[in-house]
Amino acid sequence: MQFTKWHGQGNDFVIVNGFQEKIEDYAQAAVKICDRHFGIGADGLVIVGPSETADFRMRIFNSDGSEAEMCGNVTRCVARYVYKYGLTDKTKITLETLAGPIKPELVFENGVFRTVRVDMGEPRLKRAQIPMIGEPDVEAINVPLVVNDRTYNITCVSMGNPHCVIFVDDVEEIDLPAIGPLIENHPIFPRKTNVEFVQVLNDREMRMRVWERGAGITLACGTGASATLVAAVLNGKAGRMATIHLDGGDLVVEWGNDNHVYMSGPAVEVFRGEYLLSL
Ligand SMILES: N[C@@H](CCC[C@H](N)C(=O)O)C(=O)O
Repeated sequence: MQFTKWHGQGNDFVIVNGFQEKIEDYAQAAVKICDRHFGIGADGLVIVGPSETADFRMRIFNSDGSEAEMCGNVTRCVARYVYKYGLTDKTKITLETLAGPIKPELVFENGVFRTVRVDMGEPRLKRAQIPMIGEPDVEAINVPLVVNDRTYNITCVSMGNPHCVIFVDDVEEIDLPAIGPLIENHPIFPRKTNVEFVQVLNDREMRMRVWERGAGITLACGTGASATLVAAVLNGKAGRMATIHLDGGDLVVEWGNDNHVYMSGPAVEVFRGEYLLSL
């Protein structure tokens, strides 16, 4: 199977051309391919294929084999991938995802690629949309969640996939490998959740660390950064545009007056190769 390896601020993916390659069981393939010792190594497997409603259909499988509705960093990488490999000549495309249509745009300056700006769509705030147990039409903004006798004030946002954002004074002090999976798998989240711990530096800058559903700690998360900005605005902690500092680098997020979230950042190809599917 031919593949290319990409990352967005260190959140890394194996991208496969679904027009050409046939994989029988995506979930099983994701677990094997993403393994950092026995596979290629990645946070996720991405299949780019035909769509009846958009330019391409994008499917994302986490390293544990679960399928995610959306992924911000993948969206940027796929926009560059389809352009670079001649699958389209459009610099602005629509991608069909389980979270609905997502629109990334390649931004050039004097003919040189600069960044990818993604229209991430509208944030979803109601508990039924996250999804989260409780009153379906009620939002979860700064509400208490008890985990192991400790109370965390959480704000939940869906960017097509679920996020639980927790503002703390010092994000580096958080024992993410210990607390991340407990919140990810908390019974209040029937489809589990991604978990972001966030320290507000000023009204235009935040430091975020993420525990991803189905992947554990990753160096960056585009939907997580988007959810973080929305949560910060809802809690009166930041303006509608901010730079989010992640372990792997920065992403810039804006919550527009049209209620859409716009996320910008790099997309980098690392290598291409051939994977022996039968292994
Ligand atoms: N890293 C991604 C999100 C990937 C999916 C996530 N683990 C989930 O299961 O929802 C991003 O950049 O958004």
